[in-house]
Amino acid sequence: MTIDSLQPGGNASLVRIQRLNFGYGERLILKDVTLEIPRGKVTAIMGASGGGKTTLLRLISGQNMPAQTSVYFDGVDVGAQNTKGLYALRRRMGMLFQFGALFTDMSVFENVAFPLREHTNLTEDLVRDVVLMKLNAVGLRGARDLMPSEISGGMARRVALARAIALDPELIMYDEPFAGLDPIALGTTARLIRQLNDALGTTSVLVSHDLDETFAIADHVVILANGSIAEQGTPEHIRQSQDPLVRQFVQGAFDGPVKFHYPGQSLVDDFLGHGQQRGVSS
Ligand SMILES: Nc1ncnc2c1ncn2[C@@H]1O[C@H](COP(=O)(O)OP(=O)(O)OP(=O)(O)O)[C@@H](O)[C@H]1O
Repeated sequence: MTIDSLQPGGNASLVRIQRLNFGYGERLILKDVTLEIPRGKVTAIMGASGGGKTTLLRLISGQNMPAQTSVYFDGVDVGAQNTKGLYALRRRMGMLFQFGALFTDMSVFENVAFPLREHTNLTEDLVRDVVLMKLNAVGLRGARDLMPSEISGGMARRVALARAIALDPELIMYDEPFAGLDPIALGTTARLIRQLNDALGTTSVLVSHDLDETFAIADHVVILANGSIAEQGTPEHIRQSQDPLVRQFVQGAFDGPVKFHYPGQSLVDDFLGHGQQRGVSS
């Protein structure tokens, strides 16, 4: 880590998370997390359900605020921003959250135009040009006049992608962008995320459970487990990790350091003890 990434425009990392602790109420979700999101790369955040991946994205965008100074975007302390500062920061980020829902009463064109109309004063001609450029980037320029009900789930995801890049964000965050897609649409969306990252020169952060597709497009993979980083590195590094937690995750094993059963009473207490109380033998 160099001091460079703390300066706006510094070129090491776009996002720097330093000794972050965050919880909801008394419950600590992220524990002492230190992480760098390298500029221009695709970083995947993976790990078991409920591990805090979405929470981490929300901390980067300032939707969740950390108690201490611990999250920096381009050298700017996210937690120290007032509403105006946060608004300015978020203007630099594109977000595609789970299922990337479109506005159902607006056409494909209007969905992509929405952030431009909300956040800029572009003339109608310029809005049109930008929308068509973004739709072209996701292969859907021809679908501009369709309504969300007239397009497939995979196409809807691509429209949501076009909307997420409408304002030319420096950082694009994708929360489970492949959820609910068939294998072909999933592969298309994954390739598109990679292509857009490289063509637009942005930085991408991707939360996903789809190991193969994600490993195929990510430069850097972070495995979150039990609120901490269990491992991080290239997809190859993660695949070769000997850490039991990471191995369980990569192999999709049913049980391991991450338990299948939610902690609770033992089987004996729940069944045998209960049975004995009712006078059931064996
Ligand atoms: N607003 C909230 N208030 C209270 N608890 C929350 C809130 N949001 C999330 N949590 C809890 O925090 C934990 C982490 O949630 P989070 O959504 O960040 O996990 P995740 O790793 O993204 O999970 P998944 O892979 O299932 O989407 C979960 O136990 C969840 O129940």
